[in-house]
Amino acid sequence: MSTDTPNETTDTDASTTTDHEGEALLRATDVTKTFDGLVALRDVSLDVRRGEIVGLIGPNGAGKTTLFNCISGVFAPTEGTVHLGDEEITNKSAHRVARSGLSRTFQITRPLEELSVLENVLVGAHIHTRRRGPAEDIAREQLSFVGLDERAAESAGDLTVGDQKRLELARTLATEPSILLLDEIMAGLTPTETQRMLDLFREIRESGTSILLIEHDMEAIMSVSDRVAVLDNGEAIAFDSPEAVASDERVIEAYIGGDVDADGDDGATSDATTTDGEQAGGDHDGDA
Ligand SMILES: Nc1ncnc2c1ncn2[C@@H]1O[C@H](COP(=O)(O)OP(=O)(O)OP(=O)(O)O)[C@@H](O)[C@H]1O
Repeated sequence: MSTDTPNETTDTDASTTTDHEGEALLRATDVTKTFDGLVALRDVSLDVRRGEIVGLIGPNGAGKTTLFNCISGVFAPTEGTVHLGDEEITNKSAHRVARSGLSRTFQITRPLEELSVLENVLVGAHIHTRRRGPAEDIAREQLSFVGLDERAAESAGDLTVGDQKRLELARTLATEPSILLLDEIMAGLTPTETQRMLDLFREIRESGTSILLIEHDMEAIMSVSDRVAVLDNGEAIAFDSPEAVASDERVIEAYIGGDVDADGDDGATSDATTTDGEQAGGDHDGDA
């Protein structure tokens, strides 16, 4: 989003350096994605700095999930580039992108119900190590962080929706990412659970990890984001502070009179369906 030019970063290790506020950790440049002639994204640019929370909003069908898919290796962009630190990750497989330090959730959360809570998080921890001991240490640490440590042995299928969302966050954090992409992880949460999730996001930011967040709950996203990016009909129409975005005329128009900063009613219809459907990542470079 053209209103904020990303800093040129020369950092060499995106996965371990977390204390350089102001540097762009993730940078998508002029990303275009077409599906059989339908332009889902057109020349979209976006950056996320180290230790920053960026909210990504827009009406239904604006292209938010498609942008996540292009960044995280589920889809190859038709045009444009994606960098994580100084590594170009355009066209890398989802698995390779995750190993480089970018981890994401999906719009429809599906824990592996036949596995225990701990085993679900181990799936994330095993991305870096095959050894059970170190992986279990990481998994238990993240379960403790999200407040599910006492439920480690329970079947994941027995968790409430709110607990499943925190399990998903723990699984994602167990990959030890430098940046998290969260796709409507607060959908379906009670107000208390939403506040708890926002507090976790703030703690994650404190630790130096960046977050890019798709959310329809305007009050939540405006309260937690350092900057907010707005997509409309596949195009980036604003990228600025929450206050500036909330009063931007193009943004207000995109929401057709919706009140983007008030009470969580964004004027757009939200549904919980996903257009890409699967959690499985694509493998565009065949080297996963
Ligand atoms: N795999 C796909 N094949 C064909 N078209 C797709 C595919 N994925 C997305 N699209 C189309 O791309 C456009 C953007 O969809 P996308 O899901 O990215 O929007 P969104 O902003 O995430 O919407 P929502 O808020 O409803 O989740 C839509 O027109 C959608 O139908």
